[in-house]
Amino acid sequence: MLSSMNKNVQCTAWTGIASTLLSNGRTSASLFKLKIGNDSKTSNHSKGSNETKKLKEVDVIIWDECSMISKTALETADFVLRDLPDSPFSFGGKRIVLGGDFRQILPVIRRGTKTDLTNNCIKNSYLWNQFQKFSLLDNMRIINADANWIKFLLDVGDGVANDYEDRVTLLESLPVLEDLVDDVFGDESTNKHMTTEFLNSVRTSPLPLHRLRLNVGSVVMIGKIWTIQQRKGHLRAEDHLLRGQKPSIPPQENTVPGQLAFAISINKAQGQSFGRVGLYLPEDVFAHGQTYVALSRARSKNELLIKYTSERLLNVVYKEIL
Ligand SMILES: Nc1ncnc2c1ncn2[C@@H]1O[C@H](COP(=O)(O)OP(=O)(O)OP(=O)(O)O)[C@@H](O)[C@H]1O
Repeated sequence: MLSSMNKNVQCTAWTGIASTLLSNGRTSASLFKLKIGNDSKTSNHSKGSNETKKLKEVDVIIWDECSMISKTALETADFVLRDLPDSPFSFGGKRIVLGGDFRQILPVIRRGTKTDLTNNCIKNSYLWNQFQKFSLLDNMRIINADANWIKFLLDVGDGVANDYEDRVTLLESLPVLEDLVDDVFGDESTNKHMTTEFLNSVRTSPLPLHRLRLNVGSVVMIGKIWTIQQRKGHLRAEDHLLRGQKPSIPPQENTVPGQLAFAISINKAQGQSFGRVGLYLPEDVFAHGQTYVALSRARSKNELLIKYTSERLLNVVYKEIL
């Protein structure tokens, strides 16, 4: 809509992965030349550079995942944009649209205390009061409009689902994995190929695939996959990689067709929506918003599978910044 009004729009987000979700998105550090090493207190932007000239022509900056922006980064961006035309106005008179949810992850400060984290939130910047606030009320991600689940997620995000130890008890209807190995392979009673010895070996080491007699459609957990390059030298686009379970075994004899799955940290998942999510929490989360972000990435409660060590998940919520 803004483009059709001939407005020059630049989208940006704090993390690289969140910026890839936006049209022509760039990371904020790249856009404003922020010096990450000194907590974005300064910028490397130079007035005569081509990049700066392009930034000067931008009318609107859409800055997503704003809960992750540090106060210092926002203020440095303000300084950079004021400096372009030597403008007395905030952000050099450009329109800044922030998008985000303060139930989600805050700026990362290594070994930062709760006070460090909340103080460095953009809500504590002198610029915050200049923004007009709008609320989005409908959860568009949840495809089946499951009202109980939507309410539960909000209660987790707001911290009101927390018990006296700041833990949340998951809804009973949520599928939970007790043992990933049992779930994938079945146990001895249900799968005649599986001996206790074999299941224990799977639990402790990469899968000895040659001991399995698999049928099409079998679900297996695959150990480390080695990729073997057929031709020596630098990889080229036309090169093929062979996959195998052990470099010593010729890959042709020991390959399995696999379906790709990816693992990412909760922080990197912020901003994303997925059809299926396996949430692996062998330890408690440690930062504000992580439990809410993790639980809210799937488009449906039925597509979320959880494996945890404690059935009451720790939920860190700093209510003072909500
Ligand atoms: N107007 C809409 N109509 C239909 N589906 C929508 C609409 N807006 C968003 N969605 C769906 O909801 C999902 C989440 O949207 P989006 O990523 O914009 O939300 P968000 O507010 O940025 O969420 P979060 O901050 O939690 O990542 C999208 O993947 C999209 O499929």
